[in-house]
Amino acid sequence: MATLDLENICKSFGPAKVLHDIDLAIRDKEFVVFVGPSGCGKSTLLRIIAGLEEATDGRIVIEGRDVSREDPVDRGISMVFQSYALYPHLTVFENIAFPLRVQKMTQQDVNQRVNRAAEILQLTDKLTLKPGQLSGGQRQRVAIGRSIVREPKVFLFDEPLSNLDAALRGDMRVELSQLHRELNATMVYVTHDQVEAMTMADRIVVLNGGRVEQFGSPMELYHHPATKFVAGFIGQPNMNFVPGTVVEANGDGVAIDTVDGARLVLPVDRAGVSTGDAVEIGIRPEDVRLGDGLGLNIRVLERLGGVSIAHGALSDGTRFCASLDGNARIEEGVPVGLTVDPACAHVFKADGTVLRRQAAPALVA
Ligand SMILES: Nc1ncnc2c1ncn2[C@@H]1O[C@H](COP(=O)(O)OP(=O)(O)OP(=O)(O)O)[C@@H](O)[C@H]1O
Repeated sequence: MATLDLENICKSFGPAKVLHDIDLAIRDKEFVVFVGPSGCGKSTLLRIIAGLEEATDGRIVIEGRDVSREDPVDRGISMVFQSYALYPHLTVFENIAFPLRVQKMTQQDVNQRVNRAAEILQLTDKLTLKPGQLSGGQRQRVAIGRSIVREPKVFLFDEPLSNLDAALRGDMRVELSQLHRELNATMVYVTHDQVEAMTMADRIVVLNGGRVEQFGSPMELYHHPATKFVAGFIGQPNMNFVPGTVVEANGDGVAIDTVDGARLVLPVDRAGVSTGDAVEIGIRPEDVRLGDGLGLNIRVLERLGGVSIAHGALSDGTRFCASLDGNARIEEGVPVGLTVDPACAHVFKADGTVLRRQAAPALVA
């Protein structure tokens, strides 16, 4: 298996530049997920790796070899599409075997590889069926089987689960993670679903407007988002953003006045802000508890059992969501006070970048 380096990849369609200097070093055996909103360029980037689209500039290097000018079949990659792209008139066996037939592999080798792939994907008893006789999840597994038999250096997946219902998507996420472990392969996976990214990735690339916002492990992105965009994209329910004004910035941290006259003193690096600056405080729904601080008017309460999700607004109208204990005595229409955990709050400057967290949380409000 293989390393995959993207070096300064740029892509324009006519006058429209859709990818800007993408530089990524993907490690051997890594499961990397490209995530971002519709139109951010993730599929285009994957297609450039596959050789289905040509970069306007930059290099694709697989296992140290520049493949930028090579045809897709010569790159040692294999791609699984959202649409499955199965042949309806062929059996499951022949669908999986298809790329091997093209390579004119011997029947014995074909049997061996197809049976092995079917075993891994639990399709052994389905090999004689046609795609029309399979469920959506089984069809997707056939498409993955066709990818496995080629024994590629790098697997590419383009939103492979988006045609499946929610329950099946959950099952397939687990299966794909297991498959990654079993094959010990380098995999690049495109999705717009942050839950897929968080649950499957070793590292996540967050793309925004054709640029890399951040590249890091799921928990790095969750705890240390570099920008407001990443902070808002990763984590569910979404992070809250509350407006504030810097009233003091010193070596101990930054004091911010916010809604309802509440003052938060946060252990973040003061570099880059001055007294009077407008900022936004990023607060995850799970980083508050009932107590003094912000006042939340609860409009909708979702009781999930272990936790209750309270959706509503602060007194200035800022939307806010709190994830509270399932047994908390809270009700729709009844205001509650929320205490923010200062060690977990983030501060974003007007340009959307974060103030770095101090190494050790030093202050409380
Ligand atoms: N063949 C093309 N010609 C012109 N513009 C294109 C072409 N393919 C993609 N684009 C544009 O490039 C940008 C990135 O598209 P891309 O499909 O890579 O986004 P994406 O992040 O995969 O979105 P989605 O999640 O909706 O598939 C979009 O603005 C899109 O309109």
